[in-house]
Amino acid sequence: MKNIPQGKYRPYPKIDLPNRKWPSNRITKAPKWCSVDLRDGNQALINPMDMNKKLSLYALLLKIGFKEIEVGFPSASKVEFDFLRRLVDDNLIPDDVTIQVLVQAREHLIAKTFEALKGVKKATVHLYNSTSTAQRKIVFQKSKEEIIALALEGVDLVKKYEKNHDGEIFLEYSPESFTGTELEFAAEISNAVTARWGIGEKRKVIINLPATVEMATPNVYADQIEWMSEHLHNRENVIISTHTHNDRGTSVAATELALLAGADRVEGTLLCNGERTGNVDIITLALNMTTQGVESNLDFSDVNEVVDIVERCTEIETHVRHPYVGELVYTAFSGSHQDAINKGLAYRKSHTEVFWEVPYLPIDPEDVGRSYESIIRINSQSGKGGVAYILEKNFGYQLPKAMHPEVGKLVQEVSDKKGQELTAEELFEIFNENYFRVKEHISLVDFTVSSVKGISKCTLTYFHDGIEIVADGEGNGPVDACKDALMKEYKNEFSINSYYEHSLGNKSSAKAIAYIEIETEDTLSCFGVGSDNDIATASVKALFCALNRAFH
Ligand SMILES: CC(=O)SCCNC(=O)CCNC(=O)[C@H](O)C(C)(C)COP(=O)(O)OP(=O)(O)OC[C@H]1O[C@@H](n2cnc3c(N)ncnc32)[C@H](O)[C@@H]1OP(=O)(O)O
Ligand SMILES: CC(C)C(=O)C(=O)O
Ligand SMILES: [Mg+2]
Repeated sequence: MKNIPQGKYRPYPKIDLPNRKWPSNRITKAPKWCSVDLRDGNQALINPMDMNKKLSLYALLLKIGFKEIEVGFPSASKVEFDFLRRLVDDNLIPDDVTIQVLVQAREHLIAKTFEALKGVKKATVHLYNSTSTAQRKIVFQKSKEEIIALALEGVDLVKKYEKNHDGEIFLEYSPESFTGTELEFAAEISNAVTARWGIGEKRKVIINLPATVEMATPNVYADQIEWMSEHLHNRENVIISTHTHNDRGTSVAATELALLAGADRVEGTLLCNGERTGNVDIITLALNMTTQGVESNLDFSDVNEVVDIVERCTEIETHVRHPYVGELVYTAFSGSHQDAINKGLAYRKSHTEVFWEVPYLPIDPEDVGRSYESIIRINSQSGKGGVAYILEKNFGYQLPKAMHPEVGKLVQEVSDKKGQELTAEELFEIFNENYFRVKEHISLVDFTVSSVKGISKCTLTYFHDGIEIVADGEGNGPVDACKDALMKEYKNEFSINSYYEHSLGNKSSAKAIAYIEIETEDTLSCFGVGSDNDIATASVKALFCALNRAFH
């Protein structure tokens, strides 16, 4: 690449593990799962979750079957503290579930953490400090000995507060930024921590080895896990946990290879939410196991519900091609795929084989609450992507992406009422009704525009609540000039957010279609659509349409 100086980046060092065993292993059982949605996921959100969102996500995690849930960093903020208290006070922690809390090795934070934990029967206190070469040098400016001393100070503090806690406390220790740490040092500090804690059969310790930043290919992470597994003292009482982030896009692979390499436990989130590119997606990991005939111990039989709740809580949309759950992953567009899948499904119907063997479908969609769709079909479960697809494929309207949610919602309202599938024609009717037959308080009579030296001047004739108005305006294009003409009427009550146009139909009779997005005090975004032989008039019609829709 241009302008990147030599030496700015360098290869990740090789791991010396000549007799590595993991490449020949297989995943034959599920790991212990721990959801960190409410902590790592939450800390990475633009709008961190409020109490209601946290409660709804927590209920979902229980329903899925998580037995370990990191509920937050209770010493960090009031909302995190209050959430844990709410779980305790409302008796929302089932006996077979262990609540986990994250904390740094600092006394006031540990004290506050134990205050939040009062009344919790089983809790994992997750203590972390950064151990990487970069953090030691740049952030902490501490020697290896001082970094170990910090970790041990944390352990001592947890032990001190554990004494007065009425309930069972488990220790999890993370040499944070493990993938940037020398393996010898990661093992040394982890061994020092487990020894200081007093590890034993009845006092097992979770050593979490995070790919805080994913820095190398997944086989390297597997090597690191196998190496650590061989160098951790009291290995039989250590639960090796993974916690991968997805910086290189291979967190799923890294976690799976780490399981081959001996990891016992996996931390991750639903749908990959988390810092930067996210934490590893537990849905993908679990369903990958399902497709290999391995019981995952997590219930993803209704992925639509999972996606719905996670999207509402995180305010993050799921990619349409997200493994197993994306809107389009059970849809075949191409004829040959449709043909092979249809034949595969027909074969299954006429045979009694249990083994799932349908071309192009790695999992039976019904096992995750979905169905195979050979073409996009529109019903109340359909998303905006499907609606936009039908409008384009069947009628030629290429809706701008920002308009998809608005139109999706209009369609959803009708399909929810109808309770069954909508035909393409019905969908088009909804579109026409809302954009081409909108009730008008303002209607266009005439629009003329001329352009001199890049300045557009227009004369606009229109009816507003039955009164004819003629107004002049100018701007840097027809839409801008028209907006200027309307401003005398609308003051500063709206602004134009976006504009998009395309032609529709074949050359001789092609029409121009324009889409305009306006913003008013009441609506962040409202679209209008206009169609005309002339592009400038189509744009003005789109603007009038948006005004009629926004100020109805
Ligand atoms: C990879 C991860 O996801 S780690 C988890 C990260 N999550 C979060 O940080 C979310 C919640 N955190 C917070 O709200 C805040 O950081 C708090 C409340 C925990 C602490 O707040 P503050 O003390 O005000 O600020 P801040 O976090 O910047 O403190 C930095 C100090 O803590 C020290 N520190 C950082 N991590 C640790 C640690 N694990 N153990 C001990 N000390 C630590 C730093 O060295 C620094 O010390 P200095 O002040 O002497 O330079
Ligand atoms: C706190 C630690 C485990 C973390 O989130 C990370 O390293 O990514
Ligand atoms: Mg993390």
